[in-house]
Amino acid sequence: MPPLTPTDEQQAAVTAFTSGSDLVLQAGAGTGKTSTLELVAASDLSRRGLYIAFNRAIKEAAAHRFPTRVKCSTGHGLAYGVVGNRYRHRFGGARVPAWKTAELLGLSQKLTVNGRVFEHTSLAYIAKQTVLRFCQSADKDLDPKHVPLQRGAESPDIHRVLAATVLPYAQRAWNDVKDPAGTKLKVEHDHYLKVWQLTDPQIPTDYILLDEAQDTNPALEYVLKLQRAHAQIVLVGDSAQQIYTWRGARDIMSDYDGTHLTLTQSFRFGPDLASEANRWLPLTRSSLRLTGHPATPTRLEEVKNPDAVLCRTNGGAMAEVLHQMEAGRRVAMAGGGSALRSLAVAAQDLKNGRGTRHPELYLFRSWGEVQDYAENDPAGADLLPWVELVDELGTEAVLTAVDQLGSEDTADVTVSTVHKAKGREWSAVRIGEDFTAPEEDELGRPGRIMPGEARLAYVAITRARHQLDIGGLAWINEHPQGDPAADPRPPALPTPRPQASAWDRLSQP
Ligand SMILES: Nc1ncnc2c1ncn2[C@@H]1O[C@H](COP(=O)(O)OP(=O)(O)OP(=O)(O)O)[C@@H](O)[C@H]1O
Repeated sequence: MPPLTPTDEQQAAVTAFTSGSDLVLQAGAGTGKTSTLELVAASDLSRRGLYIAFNRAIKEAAAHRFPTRVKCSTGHGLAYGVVGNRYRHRFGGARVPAWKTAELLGLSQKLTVNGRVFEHTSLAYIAKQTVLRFCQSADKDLDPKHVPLQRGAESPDIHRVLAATVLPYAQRAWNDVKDPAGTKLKVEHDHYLKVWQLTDPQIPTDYILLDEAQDTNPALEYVLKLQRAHAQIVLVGDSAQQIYTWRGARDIMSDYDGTHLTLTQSFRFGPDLASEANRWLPLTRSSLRLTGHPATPTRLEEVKNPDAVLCRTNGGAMAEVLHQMEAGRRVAMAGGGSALRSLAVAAQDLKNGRGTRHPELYLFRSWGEVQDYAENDPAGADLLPWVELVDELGTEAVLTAVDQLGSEDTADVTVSTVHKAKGREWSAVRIGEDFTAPEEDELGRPGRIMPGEARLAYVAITRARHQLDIGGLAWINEHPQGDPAADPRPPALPTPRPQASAWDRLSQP
């Protein structure tokens, strides 16, 4: 391929890099982020570079594009090379059932607080989750704040007792997994990343290009900051695409001390879609505005046969799968359907009065309790599409549909949650019906659009190249914030959501 002629913005990034200052590059959707980093790296082949990718697939694709002077890795890959390989024999293997983990940690009693019953197996699961949250943080020691809130037990009184009970077992679990000679638990990638971070590592490189810096794990952020003393840092990402706060990720771009530049010329889509994206960008609190590419006109219109339908929640995605199957289309689900299958089985067990061990639903004794939680508790609102679907169609229909899902290569349409669609693009996209408008306020006025929801909407609509059907987001046309100049009200307080819930984890790529 002939070399690209850099845009003025791309050239400005190269110039800032060669000046030696740390650089923060806000790259809007489709603006040729990797091409720009290639230009940056090619501008000085005398120095050793390190590109840190968000996941392995991106790392592998990047390795073919960067000059050989640039090493490509994920954060976990860096940690693996230094300390992770000592734990090689402790990865994989058979799944350890919850009762076994409880036994290994010495947990034999259940905990009852204000009528909520935590079986010893659930406490073991929470202890393991606590260790993971600690590993993702920059903290040196385990602390009650690492104990995740549990669905149905969000009240501070319950949580305080739960955290005090779980913490000693979490400490025991951490002592085991950080020891290469430990014998109790399986070691996961975040465990050795933490072990590495706690050694205050020095990375031998002249500069670091950190990708997707708007969603950086605080443990990696800590390591990155240590390198500032000897390496030039380039942060690349898009603050408006930060969608992993629930997992503890941080946008480290906005307040980073360096030269701040933007890439605003999108090569993915045309001016009409850029205008639609620019309606959402202020709602994400980003000052970036996109310019569409005239050579790729994108039509905003009804799309009967989209290549992808992007949904807000797993429940909404499942409803869309059923809808597409009814229309006779072969359907794939990004990431597969196993998460939905286990939720459907859990719903079935609750309906049949058997209780469930599902990490999201184990505290509920009946399906009625789940319905009540989804309808009446703000923390449970994201479960509502799922609950309504199960009530309308029954779990059998859901399980049958999951069994009929095919692979993306052969399907007519891919259904995806927005989290799994991150970084991807399709020719024709429709937005799922579960991107509902915010609830009206106490005076009956349309509710405020929270920045986190606006970021999800922005990520979803900017996946399209040629056609976009805004479907479930059409309410923005009537909403006062759809026209930012006409909305004088101050921001509302965010609705509380459980931290890092397993439900959200089901949505990750
Ligand atoms: N200066 C340019 N002129 C013409 N096309 C460009 C230019 N820069 C990038 N592109 C094109 O834009 C497209 C996307 O670029 P690239 O692969 O670098 O993006 P990316 O890293 O996948 O991320 P994103 O598209 O989200 O920014 C590619 O087809 C690339 O050739």
